Amino acid sequence: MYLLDGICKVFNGRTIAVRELDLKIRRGEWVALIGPSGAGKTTLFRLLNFTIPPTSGTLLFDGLDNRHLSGRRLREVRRRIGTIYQQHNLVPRLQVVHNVLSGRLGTWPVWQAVRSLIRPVEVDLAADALRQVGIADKLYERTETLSGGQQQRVAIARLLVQDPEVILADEPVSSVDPALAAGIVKLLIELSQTYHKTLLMNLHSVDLALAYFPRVIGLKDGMISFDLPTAAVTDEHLTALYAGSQTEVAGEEIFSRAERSFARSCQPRLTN
Ligand SMILES: Nc1ncnc2c1ncn2[C@@H]1O[C@H](COP(=O)(O)OP(=O)(O)OP(=O)(O)O)[C@@H](O)[C@H]1O
Repeated sequence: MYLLDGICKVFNGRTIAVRELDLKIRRGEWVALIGPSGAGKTTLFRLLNFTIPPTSGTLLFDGLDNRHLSGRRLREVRRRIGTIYQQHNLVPRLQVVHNVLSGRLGTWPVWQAVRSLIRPVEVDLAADALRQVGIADKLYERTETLSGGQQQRVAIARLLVQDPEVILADEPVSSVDPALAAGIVKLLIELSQTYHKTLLMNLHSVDLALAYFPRVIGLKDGMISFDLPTAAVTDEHLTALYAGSQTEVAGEEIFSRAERSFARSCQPRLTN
C-alpha cells in the first residue's frame, strides 16, 4: 500500500522532521505509531495523506509515485485516504447529519453539496454510519451539544461515509476521557477489520498501542527507532524510545552543525 524509501522532510530549510525514512505498509495492516513529542509522527501522517510533499526520497502509494501526482490525480489519491484528527475538524453549529455527509464532499458535484446543506441527501448513509459507531439517535442533534467522545464518533462516521482504503488516525483519542479512549481505538480496529481498511494510528498511549495493534513502530527524531510485531516490543525498546528526547533549550531548538549539513543533503524538490 505504502512504500517509503529515504524520505526526508525538512521545514524552512532547517527543521528536520523526518529523516531518511524507509517504510513498507501492506494493504489491510493495522499499525500503531508511537514516539515522543516532536518525533515527526504528525509530519509522517501529513506525508502519507499527501498534504505535504517530501523534501526528498520516494513515496509510493499503491504503486503511484507522489512526484507524478498533481491536480485531479492527486485529488483522487487523497480521496482514497481518510484522516481523522484529535480535534475532530467538525463544524460545531451544524447538525450531525451534515458533518457526517461532509465525508461525501469529495465525490459530490458542487450543486449537490449546496443542496445537501439545505436538505440533506443520502440521509440513510449517514444514519447507517452513525448506527455503526453507536450513536444512531444523534442524527439531527447540533454537533456542539455532543460530548468529546461522541464527536469523535461523528468523525469516524464521516470516515465511513467517505469509505477510504486507508485510515490515518492522528492521535484520535488524545482529547477524549481515558476511560473512553480504548472504546474508540477498538471501534476503529473493528471497522477496519469489517471493511478491510489499512489502519495507521498515531498514539501517545503506549498501552493502547500494545493492547490493540499487531505491529508497532517507534519514531524518534524523525527516524524509526523500532518496527516490530507487538509481542517483540520490550521495555528496553520503549525506554530507548522515550529517553532523553527533549532537545529544547529556552524554547530554542538545538540545531547542530551535523544537522545543518544533513538538512542541506535533503535536496528540496518542492516548497512547503
Ligand atoms: N509546518 C511546520 N513548520 C515548521 N516546523 C514544523 C512544522 N510541522 C512540524 N514541524 C516540526 O517538525 C518536528 C516534528 O513535528 P511533528 O508534529 O511531526 O511531531 P509529533 O511526533 O507529531 O509531535 P507531537 O506528538 O507532539 O504531536 C518538530 O520539531 C516540529 O516543530
